[in-house]
Amino acid sequence: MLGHARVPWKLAPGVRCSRLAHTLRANHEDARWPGWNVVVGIEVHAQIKSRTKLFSSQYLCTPWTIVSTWTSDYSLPPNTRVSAYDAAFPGTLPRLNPKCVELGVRTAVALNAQVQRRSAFDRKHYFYADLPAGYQITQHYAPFATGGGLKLDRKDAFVRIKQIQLEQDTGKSTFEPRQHVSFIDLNRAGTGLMEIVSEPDMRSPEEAGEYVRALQALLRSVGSSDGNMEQGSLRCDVNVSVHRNGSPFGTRCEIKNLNSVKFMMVAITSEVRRQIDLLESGQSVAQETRGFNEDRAETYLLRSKEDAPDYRYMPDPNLPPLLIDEAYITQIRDKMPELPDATRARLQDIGLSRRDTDVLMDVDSGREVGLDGELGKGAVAYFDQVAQGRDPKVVVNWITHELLGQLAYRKETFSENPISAEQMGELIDLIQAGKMTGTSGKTLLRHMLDTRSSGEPSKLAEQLSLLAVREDNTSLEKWCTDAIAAMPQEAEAFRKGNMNVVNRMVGRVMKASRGTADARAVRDMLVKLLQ
Ligand SMILES: Nc1ncnc2c1ncn2[C@@H]1O[C@H](COP(=O)(O)OP(=O)(O)OP(=O)(O)O)[C@@H](O)[C@H]1O
Ligand SMILES: [Mg+2]
Ligand SMILES: [Mg+2]
Repeated sequence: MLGHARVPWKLAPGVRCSRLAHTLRANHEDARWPGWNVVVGIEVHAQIKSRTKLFSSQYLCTPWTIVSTWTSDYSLPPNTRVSAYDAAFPGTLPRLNPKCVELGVRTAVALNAQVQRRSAFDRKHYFYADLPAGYQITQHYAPFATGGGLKLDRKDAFVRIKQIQLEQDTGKSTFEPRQHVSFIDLNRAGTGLMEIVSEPDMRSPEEAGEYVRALQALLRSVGSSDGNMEQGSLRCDVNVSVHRNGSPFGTRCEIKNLNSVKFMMVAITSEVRRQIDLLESGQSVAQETRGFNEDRAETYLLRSKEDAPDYRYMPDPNLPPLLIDEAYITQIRDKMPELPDATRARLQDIGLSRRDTDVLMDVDSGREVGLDGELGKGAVAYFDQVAQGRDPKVVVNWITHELLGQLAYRKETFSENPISAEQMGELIDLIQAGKMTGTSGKTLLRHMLDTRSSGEPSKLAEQLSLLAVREDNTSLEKWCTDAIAAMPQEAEAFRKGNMNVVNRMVGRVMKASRGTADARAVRDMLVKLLQ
């Protein structure tokens, strides 16, 4: 017994808070399961994007530990980022990395959570080869932040946050069935994690998906985590229960190890059906921890509540309490970047459509977060820069339709975009001023993407003969004369008073000019020649 009796027990999960949520948003009828309500609560583990790990930052004493204090990238060779502390060498001691605390506080402030003046670290014991110390340091009893929440924009719901705690990540073990051996990689061991625990406030697989996406966008916007599920920097444990209309919440099952938002939603759907089938056939749902089989799209039993390990939580004797003062929180609050909600409101205020806002923000949320929470420039910052002194709707059109369209066609991401905001702005100006047609603008854009040229768009347009051909220009007159000669029937119809045929002739001239001719100038010239 390691200090079990002295530490306070948590509230039974879901008792007080879930009732509240239940009265607030009762009876969410869903055509997929009439008469039933679904309740979801999510524990998100987000890797903190700090240069160094949570507690191993000071071990610079022996040659092989100098590099090993750095946080590992998922792509590095195994066991190349391991300090003596991460490998639990006897005599090593933890020292809290202040950067991890800063990024944690940034996240808490962004979620409107209350940062606790005093929090503490506990040991959670279990025995597994990828956990060399035999325990993980976490904040089980006194998390550093509680409360707060996240608005789901597209689902019109609010998900409350129960608590946010700092903890260590574990190493990774992989089993090699042919050789019958397990490989241990300690690169990830000791990396800082934030566990963000939601209240059971989601009512469908879609709301759960929306919550994780909104959280990813928020983490990236404050620079605290990559939030990448596929690469494992964001992992979700999803708690699911079902109950009949008007009844209290059902027993939850927790599904572990989901590695994409899509699979998470499939896992919830299949778990809901499993629980409803059990209840409808007169059986009951047992509290279990379950896994998810992607190929079969079903959850399976990992362990029942009776088999739940006894973690023998105890306060970590090597770490003092974490004290965070008000001035520190204020300092972080003052330096907060714009959060997704505020960005969305601002973009819509300047007249962007909901769709364009979504496109910009979806691309933006995929931005890379630099080490130690440095913020990369995303699609919104690019838009802001190009839109300086220009019509925002015209600018967003060029960015979302033409630029992003071309990048997608080339299978490139926004971070690979070679066109600077200045270039994009000048290109738009050329078109707006009538110096280049829209068609030529698109050609120029493609050319710039092909050649990755850093030249000025006006110069490039001139070199490529893409500047608009207007009146008094001999080639314009020649194209028009040619078109009239090639389309005698239309010319005749025009002379008989059918003005509409001229559009067809304009089309022909535009084609002949490869889009460089100015459509209005062509029309005027045709009319002049035909009369
Ligand atoms: N009836 C319920 N249905 C669905 N989800 C629930 C229900 N009751 C609680 N939850 C959710 O289950 C999660 C419980 O997470 P928490 O970290 O508090 O405890 P735990 O899962 O018991 O512990 P551990 O961190 O060891 O997994 C929360 O996200 C909460 O919202
Ligand atoms: Mg938990
Ligand atoms: Mg859990």
